Amino acid sequence: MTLSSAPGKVYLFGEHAVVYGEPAVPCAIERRARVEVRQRDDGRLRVNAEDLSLNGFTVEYGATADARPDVDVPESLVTAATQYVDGAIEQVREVTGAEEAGFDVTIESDIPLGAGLGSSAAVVVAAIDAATRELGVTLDRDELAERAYRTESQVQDGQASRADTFCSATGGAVRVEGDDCRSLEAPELPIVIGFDGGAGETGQLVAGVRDLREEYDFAAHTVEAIGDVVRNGEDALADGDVEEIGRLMDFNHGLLSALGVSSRSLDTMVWAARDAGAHGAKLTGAGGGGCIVALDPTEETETALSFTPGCEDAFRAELAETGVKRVE
Ligand SMILES: Nc1ncnc2c1ncn2[C@@H]1O[C@H](COP(=O)(O)OP(=O)(O)OP(=O)(O)O)[C@@H](O)[C@H]1O
Ligand SMILES: C[C@@](O)(CCO)CC(=O)[O-]
Ligand SMILES: [Mg+2]
Repeated sequence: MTLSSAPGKVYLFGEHAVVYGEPAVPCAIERRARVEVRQRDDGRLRVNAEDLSLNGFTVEYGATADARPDVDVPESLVTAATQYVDGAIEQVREVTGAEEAGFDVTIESDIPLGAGLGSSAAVVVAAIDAATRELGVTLDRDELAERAYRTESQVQDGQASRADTFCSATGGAVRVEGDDCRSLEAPELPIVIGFDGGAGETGQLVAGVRDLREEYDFAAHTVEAIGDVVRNGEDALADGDVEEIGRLMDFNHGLLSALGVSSRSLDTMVWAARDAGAHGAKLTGAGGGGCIVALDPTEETETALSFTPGCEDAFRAELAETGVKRVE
């Protein structure tokens, strides 16, 4: 049995635009997905994912290669739920050359699904790391991040960045621009997260921005403007200027909103944070619903969010210094 964990993340700046080659700065947070893998003799895959539910059913599927969860929901939902883990195992078989390898996979995660905190990347990074090690192969961080990226890219129809997967594999704050991925020195940031209890599907939201960008020049310019905000944000991070970081986060949220990836509850939480005196607030990740990230060293934002209708949970997040952790 082999166990690995990997952290989720928030975006300080740059989600969506990073898919089109602009820079982005995500930051790993201490909320993890843990994936336990045991090799099977029969070449089959069985997945137990307690936190993943379809119509209220816990998802457990396998053990034949083509067996899908036994729940009465549309096939597209089943695919959406299972494709990241399936894709990760495909990468494991390819990179190890063990095409016939079978696994029991058990996933436990404290990252809400589809909420912008990078649950998919954390699950994929931890699954690839655990399953390769179970076969006696240890990938270095870059190879692990690359394989995880390929999984996300496949699921998102070829439209994915390396940001989530590199951040989850490496930990800390990172900067990603195309295939240039590096760690960043970031000041300690007072990160507060608000969660509306909902979710958005990354693949669909990315496709929406792609269509807008193709249809309107101003949408393409909006994507470029996000890149400019990120470059300014990097300077503010280097200076440790939290107020300026916050102001740029506000601007970044406005541009994401223009691209159609915010929602009423995300906007409500962003405004609640600003009204409470946060340095800045924005949605994080793909959007559509899920989480916002705000900066506030005081308790005010967390308290205000916890009383905001539509906010289901408000909590502080610590930077995760370590990316993937090899537990056993
Ligand atoms: N605990 C889990 N068990 C099994 N699969 C999971 C788990 N957490 C996430 N996933 C997979 O990841 C998908 C959600 O990924 P998606 O990219 O849409 O959201 P996210 O990664 O949480 O947010 P974002 O990409 O915006 O940061 C789920 O539908 C499921 O396929
Ligand atoms: C929306 C997006 O930029 C981040 C999702 O967490 C997609 C990606 O980078 O692949
Ligand atoms: Mg994701």
